[in-house]
Amino acid sequence: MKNSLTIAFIGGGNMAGAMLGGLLGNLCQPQDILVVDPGEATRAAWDARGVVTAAVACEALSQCKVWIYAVKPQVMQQAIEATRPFLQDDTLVISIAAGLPTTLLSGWLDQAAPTRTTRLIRCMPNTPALIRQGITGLYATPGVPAADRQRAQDILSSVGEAVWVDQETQLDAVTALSGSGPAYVFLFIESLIAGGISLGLDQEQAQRLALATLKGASLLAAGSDQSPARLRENVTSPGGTTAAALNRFAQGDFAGLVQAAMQAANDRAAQMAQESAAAAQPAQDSGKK
Ligand SMILES: NC(=O)C1=CN([C@@H]2O[C@H](COP(=O)(O)OP(=O)(O)OC[C@H]3O[C@@H](n4cnc5c(N)ncnc54)[C@H](O)[C@@H]3O)[C@@H](O)[C@H]2O)C=CC1
Ligand SMILES: O=C(O)[C@@H]1CCC=N1
Repeated sequence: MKNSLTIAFIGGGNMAGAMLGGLLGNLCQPQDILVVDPGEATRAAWDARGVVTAAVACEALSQCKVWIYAVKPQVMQQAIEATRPFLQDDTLVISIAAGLPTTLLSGWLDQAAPTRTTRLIRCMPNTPALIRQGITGLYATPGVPAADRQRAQDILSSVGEAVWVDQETQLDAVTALSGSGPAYVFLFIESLIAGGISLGLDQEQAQRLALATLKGASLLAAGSDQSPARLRENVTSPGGTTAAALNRFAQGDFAGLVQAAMQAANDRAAQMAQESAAAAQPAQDSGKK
């Protein structure tokens, strides 16, 4: 691994896979990427793309300038403790885990080396990263050098847009909006398809109509100087079909339901942080340092 940007993914599942497409041939070559994942099938999929893999933490980690922790929050402490013996003073660490605050992550990262302050950036990407249409919220802990902030931005920008937040709590809001958001959109697509079928369309027709409508409306809103509310009004003829449907949405408090769902996601992120702190094991000195 001699390229200038060497990246290790600790956890090579869905999100790491989604990010890979943007990185390869853009910021890195396959041989510049190391994936540490205990899953044999997962590693085989990465091996097939020419990426270097390991089942457990290994010396090759110490050569990687950027580490991206992409494991489930519940196994984060274990993953950090296994890998941190290979952490260098100038390693840039990025966590994509929902909920886990940087105070908890820093505590685990620096436990075996109290004089070290790991350069830590927490971020929240989303799965459209797979087709380089993602959006990621980023938060840098104090003291992360500007060059490392830029490096993180370059990595996440390779799979879509990047938005910095000043306060870490805003990342839970980002999670509730764009991190989990693709699932809300897929649910809406599923519902449109089911509705179309119930009104007499076949599956293929309903799916094509639903997908093209979502895509067209999104592109229209993104490229328009009119607000989404104004664009909605443009579709809604007085006394017409859209008004009939929107009235029905309002009766069910659609906006309130979306708000409540996002609040639940936001609250769950905070709760996951508490659960991880409560479940944290006493310090394991795995330290090389
Ligand atoms: N899926 C999504 O839409 C998003 C997920 N995230 C966050 O990304 C993280 C990963 O999520 P997914 O990729 O969906 O999960 P996933 O389950 O697909 O991938 C996690 C991977 O970690 C591996 N793993 C388990 N223990 C490990 C260890 N000790 N060391 C190294 N690897 C280990 C598993 O074998 C698995 O391949 C989570 O923390 C999640 O909150 C963030 C944004 C969006
Ligand atoms: O559901 C989750 O917890 C993760 C975070 C955002 C999307 N998936």
